[in-house]
Amino acid sequence: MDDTILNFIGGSYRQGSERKTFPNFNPATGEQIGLVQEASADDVADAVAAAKKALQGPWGKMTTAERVKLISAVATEIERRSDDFLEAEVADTGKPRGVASHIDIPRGAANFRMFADVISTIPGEAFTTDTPDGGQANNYTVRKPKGVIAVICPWNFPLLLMTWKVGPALACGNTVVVKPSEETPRTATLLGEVMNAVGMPEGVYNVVHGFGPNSAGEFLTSNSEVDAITFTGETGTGQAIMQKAAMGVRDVSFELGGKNPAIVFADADLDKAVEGLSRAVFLNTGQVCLGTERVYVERPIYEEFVERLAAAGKGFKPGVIDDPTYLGPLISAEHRDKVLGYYSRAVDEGATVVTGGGVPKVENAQADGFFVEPTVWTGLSHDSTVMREEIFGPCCGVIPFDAEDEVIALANDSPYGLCASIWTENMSRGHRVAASMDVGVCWVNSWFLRDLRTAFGGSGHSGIGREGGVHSLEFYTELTNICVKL
Ligand SMILES: NC(=O)C1=CN([C@@H]2O[C@H](COP(=O)(O)OP(=O)(O)OC[C@H]3O[C@@H](n4cnc5c(N)ncnc54)[C@H](O)[C@@H]3O)[C@@H](O)[C@H]2O)C=CC1
Ligand SMILES: O=C(O)/C=C/C=C(\O)C(=O)O
Repeated sequence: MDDTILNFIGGSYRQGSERKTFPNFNPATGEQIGLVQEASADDVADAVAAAKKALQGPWGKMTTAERVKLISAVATEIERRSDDFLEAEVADTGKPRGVASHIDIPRGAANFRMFADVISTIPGEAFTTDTPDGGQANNYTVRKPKGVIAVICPWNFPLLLMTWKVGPALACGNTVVVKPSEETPRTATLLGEVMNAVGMPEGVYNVVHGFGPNSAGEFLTSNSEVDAITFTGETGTGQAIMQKAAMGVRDVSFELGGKNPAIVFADADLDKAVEGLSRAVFLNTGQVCLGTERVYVERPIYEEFVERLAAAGKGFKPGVIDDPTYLGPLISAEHRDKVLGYYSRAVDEGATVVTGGGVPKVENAQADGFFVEPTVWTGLSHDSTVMREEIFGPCCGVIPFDAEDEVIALANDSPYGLCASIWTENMSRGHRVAASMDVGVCWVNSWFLRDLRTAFGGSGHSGIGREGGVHSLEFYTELTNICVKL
């Protein structure tokens, strides 16, 4: 793998104009594996200018069918080069290959393919209107791209979350400037090769590397030629970006943090609930915005559930071996410090550590990786910090409950509103409780089961807007209503 990670601007790979670099680490070994060329303010301005110019060039003049052909070719090319994407994603994130090969990379391709389908089949809206003079008018809407979209991404599912935004943005005829997380620059950069290989016009897809404040992230959101900003990441960052978006009254789409609850009723199929929640708590080492960190279990099955979830947690071994019983590292030493801070705080707040709570022993090339133990707590109060703040690690607190109304109130008592899961064999209860959750997405007897056509996003501190299927079009297009007096 090339050690130097470059910006991709106007169809060409470029160093940063100030020749500043920052290191890229493999979280599984703690080793530095590359240097990233940081984009300067001028580089970011160039990328935005290239994106703007592309809107006036061949891209802006293409028919939907021509754009769809190119976007579908991007999906096919990602699939053809899936090994390269896999290597790049695994190097940046340290996640086991099995996770990246089943989730991150296929979703990277699917995100382009699905939005190519959506844009090909979306119907228009039309109304015939009676007019005051006894005549009629016909109203119909046309969709237009918003323009240059800034796409700011996190590190937990780098290709998946970036393409989830780039796919619909391009399908709607926009151009993009992507700012990947400083922790995971590789797959966004590699996608530039794919764009060139399929013949995407230059400037349609651009990538600038760097950090947030006073770096590429802020340069991008402050650039007045950017027409809208889409972001996935931490709630506080969303607030900072929103302030920049206010300049020029630009639209935002935010998918932010969560402190997602699961509710397990006594009539749940316990095998399914334990299997589902062991994924919801531990998958991707808990670095999933949809992950479960609060589990409410009805009292008659509480003890058994805790024992079985803890056994599932204990069953994971630290490492990146391609075997589902292995759990990868956290993304960075800094993030590990944050998670371990919550591990100690849980004890200070009165938790019983049923399993985990520390750093595992790893005796191989990954001895310096950023691993933590999968952790299950009981005894925490619903109001404790650990049960209220997003940790983003492989851990959860389990709390017993006695009544449906009580647990609905507990689950909804959070400033976040991203997702929830309900586990019960009583389907009328499943529907009822799911509908009472103040969240964007609620699963019943499953978790992270995704149909890309559905609305996806969160309420409250978890985000603004919904993306997915036709819902993405609300953000990535402007509607013009045309009224023709007959
Ligand atoms: N999907 C999610 O909900 C995610 C949540 N997180 C949470 O966020 C915490 C911090 O992780 P970070 O990667 O530091 O998240 P972050 O929200 O700070 O960073 C995400 C992206 O935003 C950029 N960014 C940061 N500040 C910015 C600014 N002022 N203007 C423009 N761009 C900016 C970053 O460079 C990165 O590309 C994690 O510990 C975790 O709790 C992190 C990743 C994903
Ligand atoms: O399936 C999706 O579109 C998104 C999944 C995961 C996240 O959004 C996340 O962890 O940030």
